[in-house]
Amino acid sequence: MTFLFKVLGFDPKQMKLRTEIIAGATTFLTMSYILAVNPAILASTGMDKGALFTATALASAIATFLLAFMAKLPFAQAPSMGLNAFFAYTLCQAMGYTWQHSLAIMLIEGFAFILITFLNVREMILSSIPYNLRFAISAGIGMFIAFIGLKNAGIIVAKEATFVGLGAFTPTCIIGVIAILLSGVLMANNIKGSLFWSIIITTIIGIPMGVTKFSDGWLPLAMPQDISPIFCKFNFAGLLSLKTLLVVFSLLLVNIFDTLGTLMGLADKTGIMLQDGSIPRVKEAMMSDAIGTTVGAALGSSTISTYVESASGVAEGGKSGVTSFTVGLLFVLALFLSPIFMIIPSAATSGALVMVGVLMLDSVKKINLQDISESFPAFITMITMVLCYSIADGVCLGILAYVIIKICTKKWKDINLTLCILSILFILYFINN
Ligand SMILES: Nc1nc2[nH]cnc2c(=O)[nH]1
Repeated sequence: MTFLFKVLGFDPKQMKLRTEIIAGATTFLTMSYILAVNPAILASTGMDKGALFTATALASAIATFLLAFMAKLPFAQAPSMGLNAFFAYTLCQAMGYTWQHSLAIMLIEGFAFILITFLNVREMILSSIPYNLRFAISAGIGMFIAFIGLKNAGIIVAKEATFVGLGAFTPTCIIGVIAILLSGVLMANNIKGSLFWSIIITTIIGIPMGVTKFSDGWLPLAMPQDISPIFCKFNFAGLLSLKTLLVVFSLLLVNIFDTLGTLMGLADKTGIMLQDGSIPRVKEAMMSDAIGTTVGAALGSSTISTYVESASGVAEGGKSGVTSFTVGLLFVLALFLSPIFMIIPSAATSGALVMVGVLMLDSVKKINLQDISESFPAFITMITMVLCYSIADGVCLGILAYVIIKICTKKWKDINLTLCILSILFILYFINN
């Protein structure tokens, strides 16, 4: 056990191995949709879909192992859902880069992220984020992740007149509602592994309802698919331009603030955030994210992020690197058991995502709601994170609102130089995008 403590931070006096493994399995199940969704999105650029499945599983496994061993935190990593869409629809379709150019851009961004983390710029940013905004980020992430769950189940859908509204009562929606109620009831009864069981049970209920689908000749085992069509296929030709520099800057900003925001929210939920708001081994966590992005680009994947879905494993009691190691192992296993993971409908994971939202709302009570100059930027952080469908946008707009209201109320001692520099960068970022 001292070995497990040394390599993965597992302390048998405070943790249980079974709890850590169930937590890892829960996180994996809530984020396993990425194995199907990432190849589908990136394949629209002309990349090979089978190779993309292997790249997604391998990049997620390697990045999550890095996080387990380097940071010993119970969080998992995989290709960011925001940035894979940016890769396919903005870089390749709208801006005309080839996917080989885009992979080269991801690699450059990964190296820049490593350099920034190495130079401790990230620590400066982290310590400059005001206390109340940290809790707002945590609560905002909770609502954001619950929104993803409701959307995945088709319970909340796009509406022309009102943007969003209640969806139709389809079998997928029914599975989503069952998953949410089951997760809530099991958790309220303190059942261990409630989120994990809710995913398994609703996946089974989905079979007779036609929501859990099996392809013709379905077999539980499959050999990993060949990665060579996309492996190390970079093209750097013609990338030396202002346009590419702005793209790398935007990617870096989104990646840093997504990761910082996610780490803060998850650390608060895990109960490891220190009195002064700092997070143990955050540098190692950021570094594993940065190395993960670089390795991921070499494998043929878009930018890697620390996944907000890790909160579901934390809710199951995951506290150490054993949780993340389990997730990494399951991603390796997924290379061979892809048919099993592919049948879990995303509606079955919506219960876990909504319950994580419920748990993360706890942070709201730590926000100072009496002082408008504190509650206003906190509110902007939370609401924009959900409505922009982006953790990074929520963090950036929250900081901007904070700096503006503090300047306009002449509360000079509440702002610092880093916040002012960040605000100028955010304005440039929003203008550029
Ligand atoms: N933090 C975070 N979690 C995610 N889960 C799915 N996509 C993302 C992402 O882009 N960022």
